[in-house]
Amino acid sequence: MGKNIIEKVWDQHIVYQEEGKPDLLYIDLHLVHEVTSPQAFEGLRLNNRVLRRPDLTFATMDHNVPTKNLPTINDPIAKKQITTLADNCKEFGVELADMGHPDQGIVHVIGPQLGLTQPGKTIVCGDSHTSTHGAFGAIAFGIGTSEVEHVMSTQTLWQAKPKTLEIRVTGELGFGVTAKDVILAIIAKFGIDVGTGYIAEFTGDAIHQLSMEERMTICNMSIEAGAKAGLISPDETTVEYLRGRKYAPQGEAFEQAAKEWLALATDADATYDRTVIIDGSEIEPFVTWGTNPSMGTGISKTVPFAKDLADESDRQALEKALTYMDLEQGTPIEDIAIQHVFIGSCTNSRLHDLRAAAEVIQGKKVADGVRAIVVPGSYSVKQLAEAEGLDKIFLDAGFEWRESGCSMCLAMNEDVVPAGERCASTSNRNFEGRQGAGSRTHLVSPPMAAAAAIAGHFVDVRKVMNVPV
Ligand SMILES: CC(C)[C@H](C(=O)O)[C@@H](O)C(=O)O
Ligand code: SF4
Repeated sequence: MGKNIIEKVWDQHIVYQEEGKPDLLYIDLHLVHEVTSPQAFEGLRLNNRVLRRPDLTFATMDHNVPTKNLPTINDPIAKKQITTLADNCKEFGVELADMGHPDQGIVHVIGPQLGLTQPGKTIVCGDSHTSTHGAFGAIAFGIGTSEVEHVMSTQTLWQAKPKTLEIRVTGELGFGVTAKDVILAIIAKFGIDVGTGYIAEFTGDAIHQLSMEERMTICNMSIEAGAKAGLISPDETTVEYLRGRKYAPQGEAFEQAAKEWLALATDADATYDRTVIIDGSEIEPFVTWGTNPSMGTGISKTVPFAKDLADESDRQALEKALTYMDLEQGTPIEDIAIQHVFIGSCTNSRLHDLRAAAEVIQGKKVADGVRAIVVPGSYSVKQLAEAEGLDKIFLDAGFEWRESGCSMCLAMNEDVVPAGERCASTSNRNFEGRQGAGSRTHLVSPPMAAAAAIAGHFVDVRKVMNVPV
């Protein structure tokens, strides 16, 4: 019987295996950022250890970096983390995309962009959204600080083999429906723990029709569905995305690698421990109304009623979330007014996302009373966007055009949503206080965020674009 891609990649990386124990896996790429690495480097120093494979380790600055008035860093904690990473990379010989470096950006944006992320690799980072890299058919997952140190000193990791989950998206997506809507719809339908204990593979026509950037949006949020990692089998789209990238193989070596990558795709007769299916043609643009990513619904709908939920704990969770969000049951989603719009984060800050948002706002103006910012995912995305004039479209509409970083996704820098105010955000988490104490986050796609910026409230982007719904 055939194997699925998860089994293939896992089995290729087992260094040591013993019945009843986790497997020892070889790690092909270790990505590092300034928040979760200081203690690990310190651990190496205290134990007199070397960094085993600096050549398989790559670092960037993202969470704390300011997105305006560079290179001044006002926040002392941010400054400390940033200078510590720079010092550590120097001491241990790690290549670093420092602030101001052309390769700098959010770790999950630059890995793929530089071609470091490749099919069949095991990729780890002290960051939960490492699942993003699974879009290439890599097993990629977030690890804790002690594991970061373990990988630094051994280039391996102990891991219990998870079960395999197929998330199949059938059909074709409608106009104005993006990868973000697909993953929000998946999480709303199957819940935030559907993936717990599993690595998921996203399959189906709707998935393989997506560009690599859109696939990254889906895999990015597989962690929000509870999965350890989320993958998509490589195909020609994957290969073409990687061709010519800085750290991808070049020339004949690339053609050879491409053959190996394509052979990793799930075999036709492979099976999974569990399969869930969603019809992509039925998904509409999504907006979250609550405090976890499963609390979302279509733009044509209302905030749900507790009485419609079967489970008492779900009713309580809904009421608690609505109190925090200051929303009434039954409110039409289109009636929810917003004060902030954030287009950015490792979920939706790539060139494709910025183009999709710019298309909606072209020639229009941000509504009075709305502050809207665009934070490109990397320096390179910013450059490419500027080369095609996207910055001008955003600036003319009244958006702020920023430097790259995590920014308002989690408000570790100065980009904060004030308490009690609402933000239409293209990021991946709407937890209480995520964008600042007391802030209220609604997760949406870039076109939906753009449409909300113009209207001052959520609105079906298809109406804004004059497309029949
Ligand atoms: C700071 C980091 C550890 C964290 C994560 O692991 O995800 C952050 O990136 C986030 O999105 O909350
Ligand atoms: S953009 Fe947000 S989700 Fe992504 S790594 Fe940064 S803080 Fe985490």
